[in-house]
This record gives sequence, C-alpha cells and structure tokens, in this order.
Amino acid sequence: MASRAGLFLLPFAFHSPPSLHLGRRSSSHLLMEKAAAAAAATRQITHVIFDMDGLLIDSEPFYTLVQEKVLERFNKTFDWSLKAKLMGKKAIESARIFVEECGLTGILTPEEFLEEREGLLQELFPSCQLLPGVERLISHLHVNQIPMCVATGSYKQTFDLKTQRHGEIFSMMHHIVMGDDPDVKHGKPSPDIFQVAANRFEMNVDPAEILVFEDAPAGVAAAKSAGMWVVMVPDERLDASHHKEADQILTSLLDFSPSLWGLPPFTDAA
Ligand SMILES: O=P(O)(O)OC[C@@H](O)CO
Ligand SMILES: [Mg+2]
Repeated sequence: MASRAGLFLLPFAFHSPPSLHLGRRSSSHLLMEKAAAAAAATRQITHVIFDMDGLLIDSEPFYTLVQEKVLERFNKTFDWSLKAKLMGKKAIESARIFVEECGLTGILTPEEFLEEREGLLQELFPSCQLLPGVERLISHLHVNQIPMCVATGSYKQTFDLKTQRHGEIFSMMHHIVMGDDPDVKHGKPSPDIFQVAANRFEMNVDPAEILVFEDAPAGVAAAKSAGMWVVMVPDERLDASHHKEADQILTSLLDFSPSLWGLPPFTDAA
C-alpha cells in the first residue's frame, strides 16, 4: 500500500525486464528491497509517455458525474469498482462494459449511452484543469530536452475540448496519440497505444528506457505489457488492489523525483 508520503517503489531489480514481478513480500522486506532497487537503479529513462485523463487533466470527475446522471434515470448507483473497469479505455469499449455491468443490456445500447454521455460532457470538458505538478514536471522535462508525448484513449474531438485551455503544455509534446488513431487497433490494456507512441519518437527507443505516467489500472497494464516502466498516480478512491502492477505509486506528480529514474533533478525547492 503506498505510504502517505506517496513514494512506494516495488522491488524490481532494475536490470531485469520491467514486467518481472517478484511476488509478494513482507513490508520490511519491501522497504529493504526498495532501497536496494533504488540504489541499484542503473536503468536510465530517456523518454516519457504521459496518459492524459486523470493524470494530466482532471477530466475523470466529469466522467463519473455524467455516468451517475445516466444511472439515476434507472435508479442505479455508480461506484468505484465499476469506474476502475472503465478508466482509460476507448469510449466504445468502456460503454460496452458500463451497459453490461449496470444490467442495461436491451434497455440502453452502448452507442446510445455514448451519445448521451458525450452530449453532457461537451459543456463540462472545456473547464478541465491541469492536475497538481503537471505544469512543473512537463516544463522541467521540456527545458531538459527529454522527449515526451501523450498516449490517451480519448478521441480527437474530446481531446480538443479538454485541452483547449492548455495549448502551451501540450505544445511541449513531441507527438500525441489518441484513441481513434488508425494505428491503434486495440485500446488500453492492450499495449498498442504505447507501442505506437514509442515508435513515433525521432529515434528508436528501447521500451525499457521509457517511463509511462498513468492513473488507471488498464493504462498501467498496457504500459507493462509494452515492456515499459510505469509510475501510477491513482485517485485515492481507487482500491489499492489495482496498484500491484505499477513500479511506483504516487499520490500526486508533486511527489515525483526525476533523479530516481535517472532524469535531471528539479532545481527549484518547490
Ligand atoms: O487519457 P486516458 O486516461 O487514456 O482516458 C481515456 C478516456 O477513456 C477516459 O477514461
Ligand atoms: Mg487516465
């Protein structure tokens, strides 16, 4: 369980493939291995891939609000165990899960749900704010010329709505891969979107030199199966059982320490 200090490094021997799980450990064993792993960290991160919804921008509460509204009509309630299954997925994939899990099959089609949801979200999305620590981290990586990009399950139309106030931050990205990109055959948790994102950097990049930032279990799983390292910044209402696959858990990007991953350290005291 991540400590409130927000830093919890799973005991991966850094030279091994990032997807190797060392299984469960007692907490003291974990702490020892954490220190050993951090000290043994020889893996240098050279490129960064950011998820967007719930990681860079605070759009997830809008999804929750609207999905609660839809369910109210059927006297049903929305909860985080369902949310955990929807986050980060392509719109139509999450719509199918929503309709099925809420017992609305035959009452509401996934397409009808999406149409209603997107309609309600149109007014909310333009007010999306950047989450804490985003501006500082992205500006820092940009100043230090660390190539970075975005890999989001959001479709182009909603991406434009959500990011319209944050052009400067997104302009620092080398490229942006979205859920309706023709090269992305399957949404998260498949590795497709992170593999497409990695392939669009200028130079060939070893996936194990890429650090992904994610908020959702599906996104973490996608990054791991792409052979990348992943820092998870989960909503505190997401059950800790969904944290297992991440290499590091933070309560906010404000707690991120670049030098732990071989990236240039922050110079400000913030
Ligand atoms: O930017 P991400 O987290 O992939 O979001 C995708 C979208 O489906 C919202 O959950
Ligand atoms: Mg996300």
